[in-house]
Amino acid sequence: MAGLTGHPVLEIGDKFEELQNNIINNNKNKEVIDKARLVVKGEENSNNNNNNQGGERDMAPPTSNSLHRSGSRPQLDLSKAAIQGNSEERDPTILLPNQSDDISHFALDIGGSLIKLVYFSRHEGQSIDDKRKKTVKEISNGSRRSYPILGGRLHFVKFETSKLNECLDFISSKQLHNGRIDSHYWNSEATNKENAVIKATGGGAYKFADLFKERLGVSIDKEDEMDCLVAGANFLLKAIRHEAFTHMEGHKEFVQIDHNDLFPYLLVNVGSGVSMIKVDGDGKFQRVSGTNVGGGTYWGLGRLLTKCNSFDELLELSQRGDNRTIDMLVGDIYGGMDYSKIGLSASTIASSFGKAISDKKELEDHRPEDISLSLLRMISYNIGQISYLNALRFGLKRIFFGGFFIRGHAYTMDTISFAVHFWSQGQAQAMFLRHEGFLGALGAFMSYEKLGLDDLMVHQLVERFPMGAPYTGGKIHGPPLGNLNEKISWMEKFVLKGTEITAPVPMAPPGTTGLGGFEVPSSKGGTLRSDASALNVGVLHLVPTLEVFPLLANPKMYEPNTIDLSDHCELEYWFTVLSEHLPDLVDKAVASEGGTGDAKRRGDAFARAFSAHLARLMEEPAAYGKLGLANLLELREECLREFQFLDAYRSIKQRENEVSLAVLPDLLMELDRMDEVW
Ligand SMILES: CC(C)(COP(=O)(O)O)[C@@H](O)C(=O)NCCC(=O)O
Repeated sequence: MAGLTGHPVLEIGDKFEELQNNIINNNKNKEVIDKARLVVKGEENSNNNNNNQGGERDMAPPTSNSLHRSGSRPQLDLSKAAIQGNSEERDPTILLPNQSDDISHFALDIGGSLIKLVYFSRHEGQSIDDKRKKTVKEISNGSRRSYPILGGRLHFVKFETSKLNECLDFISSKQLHNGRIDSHYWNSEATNKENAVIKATGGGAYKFADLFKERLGVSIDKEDEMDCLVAGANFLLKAIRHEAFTHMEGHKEFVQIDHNDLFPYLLVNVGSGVSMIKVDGDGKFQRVSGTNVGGGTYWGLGRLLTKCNSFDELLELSQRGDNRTIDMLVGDIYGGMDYSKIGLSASTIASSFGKAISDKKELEDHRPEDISLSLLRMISYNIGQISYLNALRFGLKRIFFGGFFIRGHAYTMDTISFAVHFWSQGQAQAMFLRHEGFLGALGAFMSYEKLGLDDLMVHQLVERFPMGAPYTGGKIHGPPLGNLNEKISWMEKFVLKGTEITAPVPMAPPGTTGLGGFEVPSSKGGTLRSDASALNVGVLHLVPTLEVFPLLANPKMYEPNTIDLSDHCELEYWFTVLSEHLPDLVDKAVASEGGTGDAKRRGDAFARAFSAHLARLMEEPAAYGKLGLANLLELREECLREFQFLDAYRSIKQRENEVSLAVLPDLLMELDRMDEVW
């Protein structure tokens, strides 16, 4: 690794340096960086990137194909549709006569290592003939039609591709494949299930199409992977409040993106391999680069070198690693000294794994922890560096990193951020996405066309963390938890595990050494839990009936949380208040349900679930996104609802109503006796 000012250790084409120098020199006095963005020095206008147009044309690889997508898909005509069904999860098919407005139930991104699944469930009790909010969309023949937006929930689940059967079981147990929208079905008015079509992207959409047909009786409508990644990223960045964040030296900061100033940006999706996509608008993008050194490399090479069985096990090992035992540092080469002339400190890694060549040690003599950390660092750093060079190459302002390699893992994000920061001399910043792994699946989901999701306002999408999150995330296998008793017994198991999960991960002492970086994972927050396959994403609730308060000056930037719990004192105070109040709340909730044995059991389960969430948030306040007091109270409500306490204060309200009604006649008489005063 080398400083920007010196001679890069990596042989990067002169064109890059030349281009960089040109940009820097030509724009010396122009605006440099805004905290919320990655700004390549000298760029002046986010929407109009004319400065570098020439560079872009000159340097675009000949194989790059620029893809423009809008309105080219077949539109569904659902005017005579008659989907049938009545209950949410079990029989999700919906009757929508004369409307072209239903929403698909699920979509998949079947990657080289992981399958990502996004599925939709309607809000309970929502009538199909609700007067729902509508969105007007232009369709391919130029005419416009309106599509109501349904209220419901978007869930996120992942599986290992090698365990595809678990995914098929999950789909089957939730009957997701029976709630599909199927263009062929609508257009031909065919009614048999054989024609069911589901949207999927990623290589597995091709590879496993026959298996889906065989096991679930559905055909796969294949969506282009890059199309989907971009559609998913654009949707998240526009519709989800606090989706993007920066992560530097363990510090996570949410970034509010201005929708009018989103494009262009570089999207880096780190899956098994890495794709780098320059995004210019909705459906307007170009895959400008990629690297074959990605998540699959870490997992594959790591497995061979450490005998770890899973990606998460490997990541967890890295938490206890020390890469200095295996990486060759500048100090190892320069007798403990810095090479300050070119800006390299003694602790900078000169060559990843380089020490292994000179040591007499065999593989078994190295600690798997150290190997894992060195590998993680090498790959993350490399991705950060190549990404920055591509941002520079196209004069892009922002780099968003997605893909399941990142997994909300603090050290991975810190390393990528460090590389971007280091090579850009602080002029550029990496940003991460909370739904990092689901970009492709979300894009495939949205390709059902008429969802209108991309038109949703931030206020209409609310992320909630019921008892399962973050613990259930990727772990809901087998049949869904059907009844409450199952939920509670599962909860008991989860709490046992949860205690372990929320315990702080032992850390090596911090070791930031300046240029060249930190030697051991020193990042706090977002550190790996022992069950790392759990996701940090909740369920997205679509609430299309919400209206924005008309007097708000800037609804998109409005922050309803007045108490920000990123302030540590506030956080401690409110956690204490809520924890101490918990037994009392449980008593009231149980009393509201008649104080039965069943209610007591549910009350205990609720208390355990909510305490586990509190412990998790205490450990990592930003685990579920930006945390304000309103979010915390909503989380508590959601937990109560999860255990079927619809109103914890019902008994108090009832008692107070009764008391009020008892004194009402006297009060009315007293009022009648009063002299009228004019
Ligand atoms: C081929 C892929 C798009 C597949 O996506 P994935 O399943 O890895 O998410 C990706 O692995 C990739 O971009 N690989 C890098 C190839 C290269 O540009 O060198």
